[in-house]
Amino acid sequence: MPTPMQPRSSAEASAPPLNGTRIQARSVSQRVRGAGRVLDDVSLDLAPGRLTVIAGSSGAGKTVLLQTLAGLRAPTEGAVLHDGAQPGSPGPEFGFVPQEDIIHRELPLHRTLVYAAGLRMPAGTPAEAVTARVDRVLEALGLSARASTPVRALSGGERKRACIAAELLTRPRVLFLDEPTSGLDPVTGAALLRTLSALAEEGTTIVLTTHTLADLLRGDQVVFLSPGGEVAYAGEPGALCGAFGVGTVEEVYGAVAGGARAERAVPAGVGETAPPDAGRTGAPPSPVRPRRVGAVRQWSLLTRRGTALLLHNRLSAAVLAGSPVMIVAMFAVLFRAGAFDPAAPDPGSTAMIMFWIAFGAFFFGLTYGLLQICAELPVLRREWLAGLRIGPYLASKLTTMLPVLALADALLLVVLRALDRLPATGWTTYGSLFVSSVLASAAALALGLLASAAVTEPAQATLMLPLLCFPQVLFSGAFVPVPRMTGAGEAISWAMTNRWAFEALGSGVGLESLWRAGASPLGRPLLESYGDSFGHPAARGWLVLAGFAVLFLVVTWAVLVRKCREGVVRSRAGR
Ligand SMILES: Nc1ncnc2c1ncn2[C@@H]1O[C@H](COP(=O)(O)OP(=O)(O)OP(=O)(O)O)[C@@H](O)[C@H]1O
Repeated sequence: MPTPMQPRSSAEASAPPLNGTRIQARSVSQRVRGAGRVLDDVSLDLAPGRLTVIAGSSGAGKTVLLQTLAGLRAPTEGAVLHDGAQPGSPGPEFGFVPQEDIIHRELPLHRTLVYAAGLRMPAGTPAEAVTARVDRVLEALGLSARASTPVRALSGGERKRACIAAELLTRPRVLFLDEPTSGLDPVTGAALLRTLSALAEEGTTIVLTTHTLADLLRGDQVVFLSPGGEVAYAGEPGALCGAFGVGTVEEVYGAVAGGARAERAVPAGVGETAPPDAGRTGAPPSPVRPRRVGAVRQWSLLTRRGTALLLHNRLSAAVLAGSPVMIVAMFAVLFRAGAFDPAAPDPGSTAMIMFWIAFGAFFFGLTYGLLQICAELPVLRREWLAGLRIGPYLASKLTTMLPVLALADALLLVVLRALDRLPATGWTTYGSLFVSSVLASAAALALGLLASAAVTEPAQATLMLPLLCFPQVLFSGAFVPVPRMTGAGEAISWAMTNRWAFEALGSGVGLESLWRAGASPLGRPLLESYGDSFGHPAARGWLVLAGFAVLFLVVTWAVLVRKCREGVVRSRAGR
């Protein structure tokens, strides 16, 4: 049984040493919109295989510096170099742990990491090698005993280590961590720092930010930022207090806030004068990059993971299964039987039944889509950096959700037919109603995904629900027929998927002929009111609904690509 967070992992000790990445910042300044100059002329040279701690008061620019050093934020002035070159797109040799969790919470830890490994490890890695790697990383981080625990049941410190574990799956040459010890008790925080030191000893270059005083003395080097984003100190931890003529680290914060700057201490690995081959091994990185996982494999892996997450997440499983059952039950008690009977039809009810089927299909799709992306954006951003593509990601959402939506739509039609709320017609009619419902759900699912991608947190997604539903009811053409709307209202109705679903359903069930030829005197006046709403083939509505679905998905794709590109920069809540 391994000791939790043992200082040096025996599992890694047998592996060949890593060539850690050398990181240099040359006169880097960083301006941020709304905050002005955040970093001011920062020059650093972080040697490979060292643990660097970035400290400074709140708002001093630690996170911005971390992101800039990681190559995730281009400097406004100056340059950042990784092994002497501009940082390229992050690959498996790069690790970044932001403040948020970058793994899902629903599944057991081991399974979560196997999925994470599937996306990060080179294409073609055998399943046994993936499992062995996950086992090794869990052991190295003292998490073996928690392998079968759901991530949500881990303690804060364990979850932080689990996020780090996801980053270690590929044996990165450089690992950046944003406040890894925040929220941890002193003992757990110290143990985490020991684990990171051990990783640095094995060759990985590690850079982290912290607010924990004790962390400043536990790395190989400290970079202390002044409130204006200048380097107030860069050097050995042991010389930090002496450089400011104070006795404690706490007093260093006070001295720097008062404008003190230390004479730059330049130990091995920090400072512009460090030799280019400083570090444990000094060998340049291999130019051969491992083959990344292809789009089809990403899609299949994400679909399997998405399905597993849905089944394990009690809230989403309840929404998925519960909302169709509840809505079907409400429809069943709302409408009277026999509204479609040609001998004694009830035209008003037939229109309402079609509208509520359209709205039910819309509502299922929208609610399924709304919580899909916003709740996992930090995970998506991190996996995007590791090579995940947005196309397969969205395709996996459709593959997971559409069959469930089709089932819910079929349930609605079957129950309404069984209770005589729909006409006793043949397969052609029901085929048409089913296609209209599924396309209405698909378009709504795509709209839900778009809203979920656009918001910054799940609470906002919940607020979007009424905002998105209301116009779909008002401008559907069911309560105020399209010919009776104002010009502006009619223009808005064109953009409502519910209008096209309502019209396609009405056309598919033959409302026009029922109203014209049926025995009810109310049929013809209603027909006049609704004009040619149901006079077009259902296929016209299907085309429009499919077009909306594609349009919403393309916009969702664009929003996600933009968010992922800027994502690390804005990853903290509210930014
Ligand atoms: N995306 C952003 N938009 C606007 N301002 C930003 C953004 N990112 C950073 N800033 C601003 O840049 C400054 C430095 O931010 P940064 O997050 O790097 O500080 P920090 O030292 O990490 O702070 P803390 O210790 O409180 O996390 C702050 O004033 C912050 O408000």
